[in-house]
Amino acid sequence: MPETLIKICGLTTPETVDAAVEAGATHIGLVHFPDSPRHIAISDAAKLRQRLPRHVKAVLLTVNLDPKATALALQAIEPDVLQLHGSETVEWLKLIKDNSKLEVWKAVGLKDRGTLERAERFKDAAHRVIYDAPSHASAGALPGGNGLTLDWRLLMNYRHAMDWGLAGGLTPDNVADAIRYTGAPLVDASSGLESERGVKDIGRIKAFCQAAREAQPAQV
Ligand SMILES: O=C(O)c1ccccc1N[C@@H]1O[C@H](COP(=O)(O)O)[C@@H](O)[C@H]1O
Repeated sequence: MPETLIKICGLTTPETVDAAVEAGATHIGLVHFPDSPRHIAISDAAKLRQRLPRHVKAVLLTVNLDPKATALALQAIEPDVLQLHGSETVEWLKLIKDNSKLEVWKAVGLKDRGTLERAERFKDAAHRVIYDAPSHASAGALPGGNGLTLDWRLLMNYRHAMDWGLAGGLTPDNVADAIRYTGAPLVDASSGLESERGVKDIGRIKAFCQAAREAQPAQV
């Protein structure tokens, strides 16, 4: 059974990046989206990215960022992965995938079985789909990072057409159950690892990584 991949997202300080690396995260997420409390400027993201050892991948997360700004951010930060968390089209993703060495991930708000099946349209345009909770108006304007869980039952025993990961309201307390129920090959957490909105808690980062590493998917 391959090890569960662990992405810790929304990091903004050297201390939390180092803590995530030490705790065993396989991916570090940098959010470049001005509306987010976890937004990081390109130059700061580039500095954090340089702290990572080769075995830990940098994920740049953007939301409907225009092509020119995307190109500038990619050039400065040189991430391994670009996670698109807005309403980016299949065509746009395919263009990026076919013209770069980046891994391209597409976040999809998972409401029901229909959204799960429709996510397959990204099969040739993205390397991985990240299932997140659908964003609600009551959760604020953010398309992600709201700490909302999705209905894990949708993913139980589903035959995925492409690589995938699970996001949405994951915490040190629920990540083992999330892996057990869904068999997620990658778990992605942000707000559940904070002491206050936008401020990561090193203790919670460590506890999350440990719980994810020790979790076993249920045998089906
Ligand atoms: O973290 C943010 O602020 C954010 C903003 C805009 C889009 C996505 C964002 N975060 C990503 O959303 C999911 C779920 O996050 P959470 O664990 O429920 O807080 C995850 O991929 C975050 O990286």
